[in-house]
Amino acid sequence: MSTTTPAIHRGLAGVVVDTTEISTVIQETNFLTYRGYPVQDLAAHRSFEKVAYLLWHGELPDPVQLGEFQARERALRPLGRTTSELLARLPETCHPMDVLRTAVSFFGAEDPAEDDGSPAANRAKSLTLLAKLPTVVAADQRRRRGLAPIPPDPGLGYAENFFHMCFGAVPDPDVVRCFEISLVLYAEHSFNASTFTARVVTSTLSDLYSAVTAAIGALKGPLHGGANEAVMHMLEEIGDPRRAEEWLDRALAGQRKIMGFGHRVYKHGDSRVPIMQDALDRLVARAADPEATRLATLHAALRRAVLTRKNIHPNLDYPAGLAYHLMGFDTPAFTPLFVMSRVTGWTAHITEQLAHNTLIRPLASYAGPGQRAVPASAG
Ligand SMILES: CC(=O)SCCNC(=O)CCNC(=O)[C@H](O)C(C)(C)COP(=O)(O)OP(=O)(O)OC[C@H]1O[C@@H](n2cnc3c(N)ncnc32)[C@H](O)[C@@H]1OP(=O)(O)O
Ligand SMILES: O=C([O-])CC(=O)C(=O)O
Repeated sequence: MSTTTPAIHRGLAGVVVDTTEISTVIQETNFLTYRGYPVQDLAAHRSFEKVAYLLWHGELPDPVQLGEFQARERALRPLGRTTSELLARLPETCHPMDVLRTAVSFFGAEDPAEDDGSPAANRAKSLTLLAKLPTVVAADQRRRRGLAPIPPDPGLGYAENFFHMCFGAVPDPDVVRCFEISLVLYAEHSFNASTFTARVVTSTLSDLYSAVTAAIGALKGPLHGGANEAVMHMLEEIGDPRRAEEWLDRALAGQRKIMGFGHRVYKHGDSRVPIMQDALDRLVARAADPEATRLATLHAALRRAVLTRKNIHPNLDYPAGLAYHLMGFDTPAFTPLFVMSRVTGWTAHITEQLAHNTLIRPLASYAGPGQRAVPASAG
């Protein structure tokens, strides 16, 4: 037996496990780039559909490529009868992330394609998920409100169509733009926990639907994507902006994690927060009502207090959570909105993993009892 103790990297913190060409955080400048382009510029000047194309193909689409991409995405939006029936049978008490996870698993079971798992075949599946997931999320949100689903409108862009399916109306372009910015910012973030989950599943040569189903499970947790929902619950719990500091002191004394704050990679602030915070500020100004102002004041008070007390900065989920509330989405649907966007990054990574595959299988340092004899017993 070896006497040297191996270095343990709990949570794989700081461990570089592979290369990627999809995105990176440039620590020195605090820039996040997708295929080399700063996400701030993409969010300001490009649609979510163009960013999805970029993540999958490595380059932004020209007008012809974009036209073809949009036509295919729009045609794939409707759900089949069997999917709708299955989703209608799920308990209304189950979390919307469970609905989404079940839907993706079912798409996999329904897909007859005995294909070769080639990049082209996987890209077709990825586009199917991109197109159909919003239809699932919108129908589920309406079901919980006791409302019938609204079919997708192929005449509308991705973000507008989603509002149409949720609310039967498209809000003014400023609101649609803020939503689109959140989708661009959420689309990709290198080897985060859910993307790494998708890569682990893919590394066994399992299929794309299995990898995405597992990634949804990983994203659901409140230390990852589930935090955008948890932010809203936390703001509701605090209630009054004047209580923010006192609430924080009690929460920290109780060893609670403050949702929407902190990050494994960013220690001096999430590169995506300024642009999402700006979008949130515009939503608050546009709403111009006392409730939006109260929430924005509380949001800012807690951000200041966490920075002062703990020197911890907000992550993207902090402004995105409140922004989604002000857009009219139900709180449990916030993490599914993240899925609608991140499915682009997950599937780009699945393709990349398959292109240079090696089974992901780390080691553990055993800390249990030494070898011993099984006791003789009657059982
Ligand atoms: C899109 C996304 O998925 S972004 C992440 C969303 N998740 C959240 O917002 C949940 C709240 N945040 C957290 O739990 C953490 O910051 C994580 C999980 C995101 C990152 O965790 P790690 O990289 O493991 O950092 P770690 O938990 O070790 O934090 C370092 C220190 O800061 C503290 N800390 C970090 N984040 C928080 C927080 N949100 N609230 C209170 N303390 C925090 C830790 O308690 C720890 O303190 P200690 O050294 O005194 O023990
Ligand atoms: O990178 C991470 O660990 C979490 C995150 O911000 C993301 O997935 O967008």
